[in-house]
Amino acid sequence: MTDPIAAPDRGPQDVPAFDHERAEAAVRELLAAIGEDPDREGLRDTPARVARAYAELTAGLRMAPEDVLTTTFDLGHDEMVLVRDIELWSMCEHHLVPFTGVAHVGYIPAESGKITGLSKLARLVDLYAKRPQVQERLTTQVADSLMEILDARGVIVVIEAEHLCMTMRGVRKAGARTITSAVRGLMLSSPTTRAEAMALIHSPRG
Ligand SMILES: Nc1nc2c(ncn2[C@@H]2O[C@H](COP(=O)(O)OP(=O)(O)OP(=O)(O)O)[C@@H](O)[C@H]2O)c(=O)[nH]1
Ligand SMILES: [Zn+2]
Repeated sequence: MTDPIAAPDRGPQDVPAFDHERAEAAVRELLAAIGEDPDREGLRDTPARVARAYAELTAGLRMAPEDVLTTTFDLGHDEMVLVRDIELWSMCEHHLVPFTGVAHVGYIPAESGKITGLSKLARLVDLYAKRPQVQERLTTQVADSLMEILDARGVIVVIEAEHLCMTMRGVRKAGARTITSAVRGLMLSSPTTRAEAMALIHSPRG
């Protein structure tokens, strides 16, 4: 059995173009299955709308991290960079309902000072969030692509999220937050560096 957490990171070359026609037909079918009339006035445009929404919500399937993680070399900064509280919206692959929260992403650049723009860290989170996901894989993918593409000496990614599949249905535990982390390189081998990152993540807001 394949391990769903370690699902291969399919690149955009492995993913066919979004099939609007097929998505619309599927939504029409789903509406019929729940006992609705897909032809009634209020629902007539819904399949097309949902198809467009899903194209947007899964756009990360058709993007590669190299597309967003462009690098710049000229700052000569080789110490920790951390962006915290990056807003996150993703979709749980088990129920196709959202999970939402924040990501904290930090890295220690390569000695060459190979760094990326701050917004690119948020774009990277978005890229992996806009796929059917589990929180663990999302966390891992963000960490691993930073290590690889930036040759970072260390990376920490912490994601705190609320899963609507646990809130609006099923076990119904509003407010329960799931926290996942992925720690790589120096952040793993040096407890002092990791403690510094965690202190920055948890320092008072505002
Ligand atoms: N590990 C992990 N589990 C998740 C994530 N998102 C949703 N789940 C869980 O996936 C599980 C799916 O369990 P199943 O028993 O197959 O499905 P279900 O009958 O709908 O489960 P309930 O939600 O307990 O009603 C549930 O326990 C969800 O809470 C995630 O990001 N990571
Ligand atoms: Zn779910």
